[in-house]
Order: sequence, then structure tokens, then C-alpha cells
Amino acid sequence: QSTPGCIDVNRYYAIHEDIDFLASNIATDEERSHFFGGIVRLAAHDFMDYDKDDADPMGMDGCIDWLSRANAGLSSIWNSYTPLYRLYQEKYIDITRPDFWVIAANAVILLTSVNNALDLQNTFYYGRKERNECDGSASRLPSTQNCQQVEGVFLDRMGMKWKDAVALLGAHTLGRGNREFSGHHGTWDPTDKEAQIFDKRYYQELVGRSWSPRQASVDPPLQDFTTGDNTDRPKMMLNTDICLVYNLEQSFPCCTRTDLFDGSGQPHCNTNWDTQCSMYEDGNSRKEATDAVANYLDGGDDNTNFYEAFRLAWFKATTNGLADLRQIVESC
Ligand code: HEM
Repeated sequence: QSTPGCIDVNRYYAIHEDIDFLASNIATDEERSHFFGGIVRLAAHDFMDYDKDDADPMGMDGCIDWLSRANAGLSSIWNSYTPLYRLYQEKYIDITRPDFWVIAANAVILLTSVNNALDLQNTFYYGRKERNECDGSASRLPSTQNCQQVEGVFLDRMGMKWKDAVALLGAHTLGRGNREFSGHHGTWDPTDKEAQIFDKRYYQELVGRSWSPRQASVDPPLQDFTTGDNTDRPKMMLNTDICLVYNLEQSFPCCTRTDLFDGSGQPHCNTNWDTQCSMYEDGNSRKEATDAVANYLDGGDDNTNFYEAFRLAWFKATTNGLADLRQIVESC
């Protein structure tokens, strides 16, 4: 019998097996991509409320403001009826909620990474404390409006670098947005199958396609970017994704690749938007974001640069401000 709350290697990977099993019971690619993506998003929404300069820094504490619009959709992953929640209740209740969320996300990342190459066990630490009230946490979460949101969360409050922010946003390669949750509908990757693979596809999509502005919703008014034929399942990028490479403050409304045409000479950009989005010039601090994108794209199909940057950024984000964390042990 293991010590309550203790996490050893067996237990850590047992959670991986359980999540793999839950995923295998999901009937469609669309739902499975949301299951994977939703688990990673859940952990991210817990750590993105960290503010190093506030008397109550928050961060990973298992506390989400469930009533806030910023968190809409997370309850389809975590509430008393969901398989993940039930798994926790039945087998892992002695582990704190934030520790469990990180392990669950680590499991998704390992299971969905190419050749199961991104194992985050060596950089996993446990012992996070959980809380049930975190008033004001949702006001620290980023909206999808512009790059200042990205800077506010990752650089100003979480104390990270652009390369970390860009690596973390690469997680948008998993899962989808839903019109009933955030109002931004579609996937960053071209298919629901690809939205279940944790790889550098997000960056390839970001720089490789003509993204044109789209009105995502009228009420509330939301704008994002889309590409191609959207009849059955839209593809999307948020302003906070596009702005890692393109200077929207300077050139919006614009299309990201006015140089791409189809076989009959028609531009890939939506014909309403024929202005080219500009890129950041040397000296602009956001150029660091673009350089990070280029770095993660390096090496053909090899994901090493992205994986190693993600490992570091994820470690920082999931341990930010926390002391007394412990490495998992061989045996409890
Ligand atoms: C500027 C920061 C961010 C913004 C503005 C943002 C915004 C969004 C939005 C609007 C959605 C769609 C939600 C829905 O409709 O269900 C979403 C989904 C998602 N986000 Fe983010 N996000 C950010 C950062 C992150 C980070 C740091 C991670 C993880 C490291 C992450 C992982 C995901 C994943 C995996 C999904 C898909 C969820 C699903 O399939 O249900 N996001 N994000």
C-alpha cells in the first residue's frame, strides 16, 4: 500500500495508462481531440493566473473560476460527470488537484507526441497545494484580442520570455475552439486527426497559410483569423497566435500571405483582404517571438527544438512561485 499523496514512477505512469484508456473509449476524432486538448488547456488555465508581483500570486493551485467566460468549456473536461474527474475521485483523490492536472496534461503530451518522444517525467515535481477560492483569477487570463494579452500573461505576470510564450502556445496544435465555449470555432491544425498529435504543426500552419480576418461572433463581438474553405470544419488562428509573427498593430486588417495563389491564379487570401500583414522589424521586442517560431520550425519534420523549448517553458509555468516541491521517487 503506497503512502497517501506520494507519487512514484509507477503511479505517475498509471495515470498515463488510465488517460490512454479513457481516450480509447471516445468514438470520434473530434471529441478525442477535445479531450486531449481540454486537459492541457485545464492545466494552462490554472497556471496562467500567476502574477509574481501580486500579494496573492495564485498560479497552479487547482482553482479555476468556473463561472467566468474565460474558462468556458473547461467544465466539459472537469465536472462531477466527466471521465477525468471520476478517474480522479476513484483512484487518485489523495494527490492534490493541481498535481493531478499537471500529470494528466503530461500524460496527454507524452501520448500524443511523435514516437512518444516528449516524456516530461524528469521535470515533473509534485506537492502543489490546492485551494477552492481564487477570486479575481479569471481577470488575469488572456483574452484573444491582441499581443498585449500575450505579453501581459507570460512576460509581465509570469516572468517568462518570448521563447517560452511561443513554445507554450504551440500546444494549440492539440484540440479545438468551440462556438459554444469561447466563440472561436475551429482547429489550428487542418484535421481532427492532426489535432491529436503534439508536434510543431501549429507553427507550420501559422507561417504556411494565408490567414484572413474573420468575424468569429457578433455577440459578443469577436474577431480572429481563418483560412481556406470553411464549409464543414473551420480552421482558425487567434489574434494572439497570428501576432507571434505578424505585426497586427501596424497592419490590421490584413492577410498573412498575399503571395499564395491556387492553380487558377486566385489568391488564397479572402478577396476582402488583400493587404499583406507586416512583420516585426529588428529592434522590436516581439521579433524574439518570430525568431522562436523560426527556431521551432528548424530541422524539417524533427520536433526536437520545439519539444525542448516546451519542456522548459512548461516546467517554469507549472512550478512558478512554488516552493517545497518534490521529485517523484522510484517507489513510495
Ligand atoms: C494568450 C494565451 C492564450 C489564449 C488567448 C488562448 C485562447 C484559447 C481559446 C479561445 C481556445 C478555444 C477554447 C474553446 O472554445 O473551447 C483555446 C483552446 C486551447 N488552448 Fe489556449 N489560449 C492561450 C494559451 C494557451 C496555453 C498556454 C496553452 C497550453 C500550454 C493552451 C492550450 C490550449 C488547448 C490545448 C486548447 C484546445 C482545447 C480543447 O480542445 O478543448 N492555450 N485557447
